[in-house]
Amino acid sequence: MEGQPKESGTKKASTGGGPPPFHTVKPMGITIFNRLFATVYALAILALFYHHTKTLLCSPTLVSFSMNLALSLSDFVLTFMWISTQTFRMCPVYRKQFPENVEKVMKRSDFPALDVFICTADPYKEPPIGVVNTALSVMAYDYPTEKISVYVSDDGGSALTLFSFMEAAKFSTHWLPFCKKNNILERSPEAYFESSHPCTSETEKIEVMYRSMKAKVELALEKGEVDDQYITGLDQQHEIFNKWTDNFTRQDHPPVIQVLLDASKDKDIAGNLMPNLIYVSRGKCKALPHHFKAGALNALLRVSSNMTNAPTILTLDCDFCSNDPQTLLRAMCYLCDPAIRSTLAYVQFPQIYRGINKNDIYCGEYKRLFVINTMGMDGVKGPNYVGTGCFFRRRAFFGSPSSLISPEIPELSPDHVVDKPIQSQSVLALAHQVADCNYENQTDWGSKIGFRYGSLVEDYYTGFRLQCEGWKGIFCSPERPAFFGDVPINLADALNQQKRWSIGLLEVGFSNHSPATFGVRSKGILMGLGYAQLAFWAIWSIPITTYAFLPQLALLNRVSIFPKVSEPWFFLYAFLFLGAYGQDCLDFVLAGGSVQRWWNDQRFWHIRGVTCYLFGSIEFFLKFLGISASGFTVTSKAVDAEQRKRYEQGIFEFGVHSPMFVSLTLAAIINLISFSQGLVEVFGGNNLEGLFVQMFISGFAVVNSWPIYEAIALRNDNGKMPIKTTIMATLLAGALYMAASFIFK
Ligand SMILES: O=c1ccn([C@@H]2O[C@H](COP(=O)(O)OP(=O)(O)O[C@H]3O[C@H](CO)[C@@H](O)[C@H](O)[C@H]3O)[C@@H](O)[C@H]2O)c(=O)[nH]1
Ligand SMILES: [Mn+2]
Repeated sequence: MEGQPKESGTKKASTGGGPPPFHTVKPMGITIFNRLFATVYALAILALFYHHTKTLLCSPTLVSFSMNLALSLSDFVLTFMWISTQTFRMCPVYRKQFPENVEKVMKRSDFPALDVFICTADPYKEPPIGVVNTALSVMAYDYPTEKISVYVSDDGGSALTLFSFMEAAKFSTHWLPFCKKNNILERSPEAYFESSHPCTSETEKIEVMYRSMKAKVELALEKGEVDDQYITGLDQQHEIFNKWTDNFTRQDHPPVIQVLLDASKDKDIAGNLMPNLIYVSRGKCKALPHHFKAGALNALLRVSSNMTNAPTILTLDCDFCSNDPQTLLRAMCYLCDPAIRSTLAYVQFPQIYRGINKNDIYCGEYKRLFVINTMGMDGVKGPNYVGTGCFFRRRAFFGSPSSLISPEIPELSPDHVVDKPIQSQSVLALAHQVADCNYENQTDWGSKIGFRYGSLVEDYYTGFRLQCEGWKGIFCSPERPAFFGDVPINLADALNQQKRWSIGLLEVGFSNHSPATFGVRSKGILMGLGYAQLAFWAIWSIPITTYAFLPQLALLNRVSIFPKVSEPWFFLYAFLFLGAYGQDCLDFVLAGGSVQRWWNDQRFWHIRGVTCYLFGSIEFFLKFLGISASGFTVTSKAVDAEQRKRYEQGIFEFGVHSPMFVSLTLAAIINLISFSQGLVEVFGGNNLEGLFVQMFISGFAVVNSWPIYEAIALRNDNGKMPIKTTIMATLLAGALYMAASFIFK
């Protein structure tokens, strides 16, 4: 089944007459500098802790002891984060692929088949026309079409999504030949018609077709139901809608599986075979956990094993469209390389987003998470899996490279040979059985087989567990982005997304499979620490919150907590701060970012520290103690025009009250008051030498908080700070102020 070149794909570009290479890898030049700097910085940290210990032991009062303790604890967290960051800096690598060589070495008929999994969960938050675009963009890959099968998982259990895909199936018979004939690069119709394209009668015709399909889909969504009049053309498929009985709810319904295109017989208008397109809404029942996206992906793993069982799987979120038809061949550069194949679990492409504003105010680019860290891990033992844009070997979901774990029924095994048509009675019956809600009861799914359960970040956790079993990953970041996704363009959405991630990551951090213990044991210290940094991401909130309040409250009471400018220890602080900031900026710029974006990135890091990281940690502990439970709240991809406009102008969007905005505003107010009071005293002639560091920290925070002051006092639009939030934050600031003056007296 899996085609293999006889001999190919050396790691380095081959010299002389050997077969042409599939890929090359090269270390980044910055590595040496990184290692030297790490040595110097480590010595500075040691000195800092010597200083902390001394000050702690010499604290004259309980108050100063507690303060020094809080600062030491914060710096301890920062140190842990710094140490774990070294994983990403020790040996980052660049890779290059040569997809053209795959075609030279392998026959097209030997190319391995691909199953694509696209997840969607809510037709209103994730408009079906977007999901349709995602599917069309990969159905049109430059690859033998009949070898591609697209499975759409609908966790929203919505007839509207099914209807949209019925329409998409018809449209695709025109779209695929159009793309291939004209060699188009943007194979998501929406992106294509938005970009500049030639205006021939053919393009116009297909655009009209696309627009009318889109209109039909949007009309159905608006009405909230699928009009009978639209389905009449689809007689043989009409019946499926009868599954939506009165008892059918999103949380409780039988599985719905419908083959919309069949690669063995459906043809496009030019007479070529189409890919398979299969709609799957797995069964759900209220009494059993469904494990969110991981559960959906496992249902697709089973349904697809039995229907097509392709050796390669691509996972995609519903808002990630292909931007390059060569991507699949590019992934094959690794997946078909016999030299690395046996232990290669996945090839991860970066998450890159469309529509980020000029200076990226919400740090939606995630440069560190999706590019810098990933390139770093790639040089060690492979990047983490980020949930979308990732090509897997199916085999990786069934035990370690050396020992296959067989699933309960042979049809689900990665080595099962499919010999029946996908629409045959027995195949469909089994598909329904394995997609039902109680199928996983008492099985290894989610623990030893498939995507792993137990964390809201199933991607991170699954990739981590696979690597612990001995599998490797590869990071593939071509110049032309392979996929484009959507990013939250609203502050509350961005923070809620990260709060969910924080909770999910802590779930792994505090589990039996924590990267800090289990991870270090099975993957070595570097990989273990790299994963641990992500897992304990949320504890950034400890130093950030401490530094956002403690020095300021002390300043207000004229209590000095840092060394004076004239003391040598001052230079240590200055070095630690400038060194960390400077290197961070360098990493960012080397990864292709602008200084402006870096500035916003560091601002957003502070914002996260007092909002989503803080609230995420709190929610995690409540969940840990069994007091409350948090689920997977899907990020909305539907966009309000007015909000988009403000986003494009680079204006922060508050608008609705949220506890996270209260803590953020509280920090902004406290910093403004303490900084202003400090300034008044400086101008009044008081000597504040001992308070310089505190003045600097609050001044820095004030500069960073500018958009918040604007939102409180200077704006009039719907995105300004809600008055309720401002009042609550002001009251809390007053209370904090009084408490501090009481303590410091
Ligand atoms: O019960 C659920 C919830 C979500 N999803 C799908 O999961 C995907 C990601 O959801 P989204 O709301 O977009 O979350 P994000 O935080 O933006 O996603 C990031 O974080 C997730 C959790 O770590 C990863 O799964 C994603 O791949 C990654 O892009 C979407 O396609 C959803 O349709 C489901 O299928 N079922
Ligand atoms: Mn998303």
